[in-house]
Amino acid sequence: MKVKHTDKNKLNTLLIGRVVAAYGRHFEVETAHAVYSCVVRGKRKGVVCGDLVEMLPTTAGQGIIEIILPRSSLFYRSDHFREKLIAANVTQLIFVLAVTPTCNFELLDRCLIVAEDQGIRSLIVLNKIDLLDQHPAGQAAVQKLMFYRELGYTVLEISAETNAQSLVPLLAGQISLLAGQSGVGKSTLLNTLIPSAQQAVEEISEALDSGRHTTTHARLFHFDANSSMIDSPGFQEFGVQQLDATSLAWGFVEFRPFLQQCRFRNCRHIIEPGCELRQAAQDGLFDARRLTVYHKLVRGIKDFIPERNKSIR
Ligand SMILES: Nc1nc2c(ncn2[C@@H]2O[C@H](COP(=O)(O)OP(=O)(O)OP(=O)(O)O)[C@@H](O)[C@H]2O)c(=O)[nH]1
Ligand SMILES: [Zn+2]
Repeated sequence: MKVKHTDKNKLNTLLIGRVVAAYGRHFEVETAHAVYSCVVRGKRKGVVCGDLVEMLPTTAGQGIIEIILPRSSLFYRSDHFREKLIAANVTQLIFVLAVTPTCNFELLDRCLIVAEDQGIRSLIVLNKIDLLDQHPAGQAAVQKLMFYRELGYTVLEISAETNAQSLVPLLAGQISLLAGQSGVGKSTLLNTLIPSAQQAVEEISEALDSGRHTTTHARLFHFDANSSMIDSPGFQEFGVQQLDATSLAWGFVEFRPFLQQCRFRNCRHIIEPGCELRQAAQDGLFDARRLTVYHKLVRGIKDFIPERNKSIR
């Protein structure tokens, strides 16, 4: 891994930089003039790709991260046991699905909810559209994505290997996070849009001796002076334990007009009488499938109180 070092005479002065790569306990921090290979001071945890940090240069090209600056957003998942931080200060989620492997729409729903909670704009990309004829399930996915278009999300159909140009105008001024299942083509898309990324990824695989073509660590690449993209490892599960019932419901954009209408202000929209959200689903005002997803998520909350034990005031 090449580390440029041109910040002269800066030892003992804190520099502000951005974490462009996070490999376990090692980080690459990019300042205005150089990229430093860094560790974190003490046992402080939680530095993540995209973070703005204050860093103390030590020896040539190396430094210590002292302070994480306040974040505008934090995209992460969590289950009952642990949190997995993915990227900080992201302004746009690019959720990538593909004609193959089969789309997991619940993963999409979960990521959209987390993005909504963090004020991150979401873009949905259906990749490998060139394989549509060979994969009938892909046709169903195209249909299903109409629903998300109607919700107001931008949905693009692309072939990352050959034609990803429709994405270019949407990258302007954004820090975009590529997220989705393994094998959907996130890295391929990144390499098509930012050809220099390929080289960097190969160097990292060599350095880590992973020998695999799958992304194992989040890494930020510059698209142009004002826009960048973060590639992140694929996932098969996406826990949303960090969200309470209110934030979960807010994440389903079509629920919003009904959320303040229920009889009880703290309605969780499960069995409460006078629930306007459930009524709206019954009346066919939105797709009841998403209410089912919401119910599954809210019942999975760690401190969820089963309906029969919860007193409704
Ligand atoms: N036919 C076709 N294949 C594609 C396209 N995009 C990606 N692929 C292939 O799909 C496979 C997976 O692509 P990757 O870019 O590694 O997928 P990823 O989402 O980054 O995977 P992880 O790093 O494991 O998360 C590779 O064999 C690609 O060549 C496409 O547009 N069309
Ligand atoms: Zn309700």
